[in-house]
Amino acid sequence: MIKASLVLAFVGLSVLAASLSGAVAVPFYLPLSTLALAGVMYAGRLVPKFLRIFLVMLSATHLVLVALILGARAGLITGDYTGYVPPPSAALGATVFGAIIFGLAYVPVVRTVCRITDRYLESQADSLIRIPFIGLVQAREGTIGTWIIAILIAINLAQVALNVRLSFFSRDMFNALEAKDAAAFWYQLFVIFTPLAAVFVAIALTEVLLQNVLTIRWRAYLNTYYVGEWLGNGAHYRMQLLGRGADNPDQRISEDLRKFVESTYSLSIGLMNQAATLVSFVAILWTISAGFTFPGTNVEVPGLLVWVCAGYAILGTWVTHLIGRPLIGLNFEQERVEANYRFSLARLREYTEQVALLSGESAEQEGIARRFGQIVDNYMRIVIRLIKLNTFTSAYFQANVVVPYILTAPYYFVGKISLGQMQQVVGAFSRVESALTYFITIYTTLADYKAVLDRLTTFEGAIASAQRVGGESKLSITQASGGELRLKDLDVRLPDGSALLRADGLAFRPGERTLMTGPSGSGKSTLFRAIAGIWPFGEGQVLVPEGQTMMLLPQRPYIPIGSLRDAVTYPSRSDTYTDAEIAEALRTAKLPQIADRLDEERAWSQTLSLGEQQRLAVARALLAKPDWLFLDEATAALDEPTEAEVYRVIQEKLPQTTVVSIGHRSTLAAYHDRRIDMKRNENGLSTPVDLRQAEPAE
Ligand SMILES: Nc1ncnc2c1ncn2[C@@H]1O[C@H](COP(=O)(O)OP(=O)(O)OP(=O)(O)O)[C@@H](O)[C@H]1O
Repeated sequence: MIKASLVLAFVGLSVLAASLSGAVAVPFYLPLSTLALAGVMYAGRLVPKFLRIFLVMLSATHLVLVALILGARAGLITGDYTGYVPPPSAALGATVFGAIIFGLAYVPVVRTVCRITDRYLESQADSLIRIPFIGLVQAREGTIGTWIIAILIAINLAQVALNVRLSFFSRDMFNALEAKDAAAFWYQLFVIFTPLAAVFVAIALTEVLLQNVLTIRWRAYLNTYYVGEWLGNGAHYRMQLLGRGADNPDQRISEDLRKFVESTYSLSIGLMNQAATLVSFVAILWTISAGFTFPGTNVEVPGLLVWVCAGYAILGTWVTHLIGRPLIGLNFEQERVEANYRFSLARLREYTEQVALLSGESAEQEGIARRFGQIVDNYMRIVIRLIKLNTFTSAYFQANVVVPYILTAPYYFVGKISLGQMQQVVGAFSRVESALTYFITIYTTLADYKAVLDRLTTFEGAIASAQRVGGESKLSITQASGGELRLKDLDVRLPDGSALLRADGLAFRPGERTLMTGPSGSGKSTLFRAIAGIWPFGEGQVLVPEGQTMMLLPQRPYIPIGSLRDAVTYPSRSDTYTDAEIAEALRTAKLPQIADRLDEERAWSQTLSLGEQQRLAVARALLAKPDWLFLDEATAALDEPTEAEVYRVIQEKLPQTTVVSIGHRSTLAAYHDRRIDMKRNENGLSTPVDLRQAEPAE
């Protein structure tokens, strides 16, 4: 209600200003326009910030136009600019633009764009920007982005204004040629054209610079935001567990965000530029075609050239839409199959040894060929569609060159218009036509853009549902005093809801070394995941000792890309420990041969054997000194004497650490004080049975 009345107030004020400005009430016009601008700024708070910038800038342009008109009336601006947007049209134009922008705020796609964009524009993060002649300035990142967009809008509107002025230059120059007036010709060329061209070049350069600064800052911000959301609260892991929503998150973060930023910028400012061009040049076409009669008749049609141009452009746009529509779905599919293909290649690179050992090359080749086949199939569908589309658009664009001449020649030959006016019509016709057919030229970009938006939206949805699953999980991790780790009424389930294991009252005491055994698939690793707080499916409580640190070593350790130092200290920063400490930890973990190669960067996960990787993980634990250490078959790849040695050093170097291990080997029992065995009933439900005292497994 409030919104609607504000919009109405804005429209009313502008229309009032428009009607008054048409009359002689000049003194009222500026205050009224200023009031309208204030209304817009206030009402603009109701639309997303991204749209608000356009609203304010367009209203400000409206004021500038009014000032120009008033300047002309006061005799400060001279020359025959009949057809230049007169005050009523300027005010009405601003009103229409304002109404369109308010309307846009309710279009679902625009809302999605604004939601993502406003994250950047509303950012409160402190940032620095270097401004020429001023130096480094500190401001909020959102404020910096807002100002750059506002300046870019101003630059684009200034370019439209310059184009309008240049169309009058073209008219005057051709008229001088027709009249063989050399002085007027040179005057137009040097006094009018040269300074305008210089300004044009200067603002075009500024635009390129600002546009690039904006897109990289905007992308950097969104990149940090999305990576944060994806990694936050373990959403990345849960998304994979849930198995729905977003395939290829890497593509969405690296490519889709880049495309989103670039396309949002070019489409929004491009659209505004074309709309402003349309309004300005329609006014020129309308004025020139005054008194034109419908060909073959004496019937005068006001603004005949405008209607012909609009009909021509609408026909072109409509046919393009009919032919090009399927490209939206096809482009979406292309991105998906390309990403799948890239992922399968990256995965092969990761598992190259396993593939070589299994002689899986031909199976891999088949898989790769099949995935590439999907790329080719879809690509061919896109090509066929594009050929159809291009056949039409090329013919259409060729016709554009001659159509305005065909339309105006009869009027020129009967002396209704001068050569200069004919030339101006040709220019104006092509600008109006290209503005109207903007949709044609950006059709494929729009299709691609919609696909990018859809992918970002489903990615956000998948992150949100992963966060929700975590937030709503009935499996809670609670800090408790007493030093013990206890499981209370714990029901662990699989993602599909089926029961996996039940544990109640089981406690792990500090200082006690526990071994968990049990059949494969009985849920030992999943119980560890639940204790670590990353498994959301199930209910019950895990009471963890207050303020104590935990570390879990899986069977296959994760080794990040980078130096050996980074690999050993992960997930801590590599400068957390001295080189001497890191080297000592590696030697203690029975990896003396690599202890002096800390700076070496290589694919360590592919260079080190699994047993060596497991010892590297032990070195990590020796450095981190956790209060609780969970070893999930973390020494399974070691020979028995090395395994024994590893357990000995853990006990010696980490005497305060409570160790809980999972393992199948009977020899492990010797390094533990207690054994818990997972028993599985006939329904597949497992229960940990406390055997109190560790005994060699049979
Ligand atoms: N993300 C998942 N989605 C569906 N099922 C899963 C998932 N992770 C584990 N499971 C299932 O849960 C069961 C228990 O797996 P878990 O890895 O905990 O067993 P485990 O006792 O550690 O086995 P092993 O001794 O072979 O390592 C298995 O049947 C496994 O298939």
